[in-house]
Amino acid sequence: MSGIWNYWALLPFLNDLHDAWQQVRVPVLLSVAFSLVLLRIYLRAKGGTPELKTLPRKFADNPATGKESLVRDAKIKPQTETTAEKETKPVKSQGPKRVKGGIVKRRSSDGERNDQGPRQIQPLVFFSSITANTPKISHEFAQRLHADLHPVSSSTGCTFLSPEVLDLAEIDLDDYFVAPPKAKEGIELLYLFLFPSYNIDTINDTFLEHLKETHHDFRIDTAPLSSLLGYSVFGFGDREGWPTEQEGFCFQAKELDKWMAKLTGRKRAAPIGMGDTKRDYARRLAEWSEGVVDILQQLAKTGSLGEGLPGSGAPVESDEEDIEDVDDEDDGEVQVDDSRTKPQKPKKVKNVEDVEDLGRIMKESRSDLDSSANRGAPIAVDFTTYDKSTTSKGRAAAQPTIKEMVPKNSPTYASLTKQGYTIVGSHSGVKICRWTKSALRGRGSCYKFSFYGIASHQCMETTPSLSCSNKCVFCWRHGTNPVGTKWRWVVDPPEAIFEGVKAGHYQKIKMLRGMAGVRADRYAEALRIRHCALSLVGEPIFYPHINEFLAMLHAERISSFLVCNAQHPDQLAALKAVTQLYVSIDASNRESLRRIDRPLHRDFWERFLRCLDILRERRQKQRTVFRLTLVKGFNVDDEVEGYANLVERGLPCFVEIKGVTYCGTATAANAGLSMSNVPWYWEVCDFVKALEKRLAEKGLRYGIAAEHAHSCCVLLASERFRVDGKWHTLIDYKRFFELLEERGPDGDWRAEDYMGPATPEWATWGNGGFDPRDDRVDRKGRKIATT
Ligand SMILES: Cc1cc2nc3c(=O)[nH]c(=O)nc-3n(C[C@H](O)[C@H](O)[C@H](O)COP(=O)(O)O)c2cc1C
Ligand code: SF4
Repeated sequence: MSGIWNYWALLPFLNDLHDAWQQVRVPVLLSVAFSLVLLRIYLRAKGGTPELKTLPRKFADNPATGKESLVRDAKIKPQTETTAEKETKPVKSQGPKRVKGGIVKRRSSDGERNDQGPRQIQPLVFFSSITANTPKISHEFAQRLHADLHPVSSSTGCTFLSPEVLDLAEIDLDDYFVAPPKAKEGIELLYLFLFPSYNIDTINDTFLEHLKETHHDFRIDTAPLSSLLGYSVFGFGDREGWPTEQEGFCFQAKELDKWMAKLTGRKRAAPIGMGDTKRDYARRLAEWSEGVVDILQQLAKTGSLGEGLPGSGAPVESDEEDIEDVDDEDDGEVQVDDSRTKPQKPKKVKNVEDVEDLGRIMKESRSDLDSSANRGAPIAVDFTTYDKSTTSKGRAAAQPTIKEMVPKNSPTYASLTKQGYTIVGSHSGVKICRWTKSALRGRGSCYKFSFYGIASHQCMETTPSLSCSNKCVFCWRHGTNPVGTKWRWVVDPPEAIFEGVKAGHYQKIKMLRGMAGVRADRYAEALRIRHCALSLVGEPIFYPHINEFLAMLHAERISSFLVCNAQHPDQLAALKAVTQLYVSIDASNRESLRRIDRPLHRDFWERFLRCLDILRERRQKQRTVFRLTLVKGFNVDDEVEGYANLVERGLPCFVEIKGVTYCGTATAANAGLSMSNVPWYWEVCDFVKALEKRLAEKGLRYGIAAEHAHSCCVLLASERFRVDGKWHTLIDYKRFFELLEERGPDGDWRAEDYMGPATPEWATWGNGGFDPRDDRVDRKGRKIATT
């Protein structure tokens, strides 16, 4: 009862309160709302967005292995983690398809890094294995590599992270071979592979198939790994079971190298290395590793793989995978099919005119020739005496009139550099010959390897005089070189030429490092020039300081093969000792020589014969060679007798007989030369047999010693180089240098004193002459039989 009373007592008060609230509620509610808005604005401005939730774990465990991915320790992670990154990762089986042709535009690893902090490089060493040799080798290799890179780090300021060793059987291939794993900020990746071959089904097949599929998957860029710094492969094999590459030695390493070239946009950092696990793998691996360290040093300094390789910015990148440049033909080499019984037509070469047009060309050029014959020989200016004004003393007096032979701004300079020559100074040149490239790739060396033991990949082809005094119809310099009968240009010092040609040669060799198929061992050897062929273009003995130049070669134990065109007897007589001295014999009689060499000298035939006499005098001390270049329709038919007479006169130690190379230029065509002038190999052989017979009839003791069918070349040798029934055409280079060092450059010794061991069986007459260590390929790089 008292409760009810209390309520009735409070009622008037509550009514008043309610009335009061009704009167003020609108302004009160408005001001509270306004205050809350102000408070919110204040908090936003001060504190930012509060943390809402924790991020998920960044690195997933490797689903393939159940183990935590190794890449976590490598400070890198697969490129599939964040949403943004997911968008860039190619999806293999679902989702919208992305088609993007061509090679991915190169990223920072091509030398232009976005962040300019110190460079950090992470080598990743991938291996596969079934019988457990390779894991151990890989770990040891990684340790050694790390140690070898230490000095590079100190000298370049670049950090090399400890090489990570990864088993291809344990990683998720998608993490590394669809796109490179995303490295931590600033870390760049280099892939190295230690890869055995197996002719049974292994992880290798899965892996290679994966690479192939990635390359062919149209949703993925054709070069999805191009953001890597580069890659290189070392293969393990067993020569006992798989003696040659043709029979399967290291075949999977070669395949891997090929696919990685495609996937990285040809970023082959170092040539492929190959080792026999039972024999030489340690040495081969060390060579390859040296090459890798070398390139890492280059990468550390510049971020690029070097000249000629992708990303270098060099105008010519040497990564054409299988294309042989026909214009590279040098030295009169010719590539024709060597089947003696069933000759096939030589392949048409680049630049050659249409076959239908050859008749016209022949006709036109013949009439050209006839009219030039009517006009007589080119006017002779002077003979081979050097112009006194070209010596440094004379130069000072006659400074204004002396010109450079090949000035930088001349069309000749442009044309020669376009053809691949490096012009050194103002009158010298160096060029990598196609046999050097071929030997680097294990595809055979030039005939000089078969006959004389010249390793083509260690041979520099150069000339200190781009000028000469002939205009031979088969010259492959495309009519661009300067000609003259006397030296009338600035003379560069021999030291500068010597250093310049070596630098030019090495630079070009280095540019070939990334070329498909280059072998690490051959590449390492090529970085030491051992031979010099002074036979490029022009006339080397035209250069006034040729003897000083030769002395420089010999001081570095570089052998010298000097080819002269038999037009400068005075210079030939003054020439000091060379390892092998050649005279080009382009014809057997005056008229034929005029037609084919188109000499500038009016007394060219007399000069020619005097040169043969000089060679005859030299033959006891030095190895002398006649080089015959057979041009069908010009200097072959009915000329055996004439050549036999010339051999009788000069009595050379050797006679090289080879078919002409058709360079397919307008110059050649204008001179009346076409494919029909290139003799078949069997025609060359027939000629050689006829010449041998004729020499025997004359009582001259020569025999067919060796052949190199691959370049259409056969060697006749004097019996002086036959010992106990075996030909000894090889050269003992070491002995040559010893003799030179003991007795001086006037050469008081006999040619036999530096005769080498017996000519290898495979090079002797009847055996083809192709180096059995190498694979013979056609112009497209396809293997062909060597028999
Ligand atoms: C089953 C089998 C197949 C092989 N097939 C080849 C082959 O085709 N070509 C080759 O050069 N080496 C071949 N080899 C040699 C291996 O590549 C070589 O011994 C290598 O070092 C093995 O490495 P691993 O011990 O890490 O497996 C083969 C070896 C084995 C066991
Ligand atoms: S001698 Fe030397 S430069 Fe000449 S073709 Fe042979 S390898 Fe090439």
